[in-house]
Amino acid sequence: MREWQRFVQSFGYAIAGLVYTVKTQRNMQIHVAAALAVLVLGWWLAIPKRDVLLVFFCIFLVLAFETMNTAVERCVDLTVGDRRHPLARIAKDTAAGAVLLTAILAVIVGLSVFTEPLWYWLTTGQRTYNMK
Ligand SMILES: Nc1ncnc2c1ncn2[C@@H]1O[C@H](COP(=O)(O)OP(=O)(O)OP(=O)(O)O)[C@@H](O)[C@H]1O
Repeated sequence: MREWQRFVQSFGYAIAGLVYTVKTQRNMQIHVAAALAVLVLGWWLAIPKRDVLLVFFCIFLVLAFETMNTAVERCVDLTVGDRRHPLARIAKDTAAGAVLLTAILAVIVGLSVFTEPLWYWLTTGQRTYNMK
């Protein structure tokens, strides 16, 4: 197989991993729905470009960590099967903790980006709020 074909194939594997995560993980479905809602709100409120980039950064960070969390869960399941083990619990809980940290960051960024434009829209009825 040629180098470029291997490269394209590796993209296919990566997409399959993402599809698996979205299909099987309820939290991932919630993250995706929240991300779409936030992007629509950002477009509707015409938030500045640098804030859009910040929002995109947080969205991709959370989705990436959730995907990695799924990988950890599956590795643990593969290793211990149906057995309960304190290390399995720690591995899953710490991976979930990492996702939680990124979600907290996303909420902080979301609040700092959206509070003023939303308040402006609620108090003036106009959506063209733009920070310097
Ligand atoms: N093999 C295990 N040994 C000990 N504790 C476990 C084990 N598997 C899971 N746990 C504990 O139960 C929690 C929930 O795990 P569970 O397997 O139900 O769901 P999950 O792995 O988070 O996700 P999924 O439902 O996608 O498999 C984990 O965060 C961990 O605290």
